[in-house]
Amino acid sequence: MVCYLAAGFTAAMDQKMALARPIVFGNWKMHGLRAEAKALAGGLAERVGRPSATLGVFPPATVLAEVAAQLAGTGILVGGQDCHDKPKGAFTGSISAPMLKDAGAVAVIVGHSERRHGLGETDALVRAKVQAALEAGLLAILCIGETEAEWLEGRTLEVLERQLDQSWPQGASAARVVVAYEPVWAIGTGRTPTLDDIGRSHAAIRARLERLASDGDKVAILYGGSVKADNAGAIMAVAGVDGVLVGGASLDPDGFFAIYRAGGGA
Ligand SMILES: O=C[C@H](O)COP(=O)(O)O
Repeated sequence: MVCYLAAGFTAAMDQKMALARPIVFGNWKMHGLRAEAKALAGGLAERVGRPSATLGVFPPATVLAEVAAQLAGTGILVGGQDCHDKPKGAFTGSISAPMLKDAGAVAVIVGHSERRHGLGETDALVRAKVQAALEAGLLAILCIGETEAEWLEGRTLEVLERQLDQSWPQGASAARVVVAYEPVWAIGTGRTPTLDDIGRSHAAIRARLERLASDGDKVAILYGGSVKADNAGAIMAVAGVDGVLVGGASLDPDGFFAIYRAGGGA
C-alpha cells in the first residue's frame, strides 16, 4: 500500500507512483462553515487513524487552508473543488490552481457537472483547467458523465468518449489525473446505474484513456453519484472501479468512514 502525505504527494506524483486503491474522495460542495468543517475533518481523522489507501476531502475554498492545516500529517489529502484556467489575473471571485496549492491543496476537482451544466463550462474550458491544475503541481480529478436525457437515449458511452476526447489534455499522465465518472442523473438523487452499467461505462472510459494517454491503462477511474455506505462496497467491487467520489454522504464522518471501509480501506 502506498500512503500519500500532503507534503510528499507532489513528489510521489512526479515519481509516477500509483495512487493506493481504493481511492475515496469526499466533495463537500457548498457545505461547511468553519466550525462545521473543523468538526467534520476532526471526526474523520479520529476514525481513520492512518489511511491504508487514498482518502481525501474537498472542502469549500473558504475553509481549505484551515482543513489542510488540521489534517496535515494524517495522510488524508485535501483538495479544491474547482480552479480558474489562468494562474492569476483580473478575474473577480475566481480562485487559481496556484492559490489552492498555496492554501494546502494537493488536488482539485475540475469539470464537475454542477459546473458544466449549472454554470455552462465547456469541455474546452475543462481541459484548460486540468492543464492549469497540472502546471500548479496539483492532481486533477476530471469529472465526466451523461445527463438523464443522454442516458435514456442510450448515448452514455458516446458522451463519455466525447468528453474525454475534448477535456483530456494531450500529454497528461496517469500519475497526475484521475477520472471521475458521475452520471448527472445519479448525483444527489439516490439513484445509481446498475453495477453492470457502471462496469460497462468504466470499461469504455478505460479503452478511451488507453487511446489518449501512453499510460492510460493506469489512470484511476472513480465512480460518483449517490454513493452511500450501503452501496459503496458493491460499487467498488465492480471491475474497473478504482474508488468513489462522494458528495452528500461525505458530510457525515461515520457514513464517509463506512464507505472508505466498504472499499477495503483501513
Ligand atoms: O462530487 C460528488 C458527486 O457529485 C456525488 O454527489 P452525491 O454523492 O451527493 O450524489
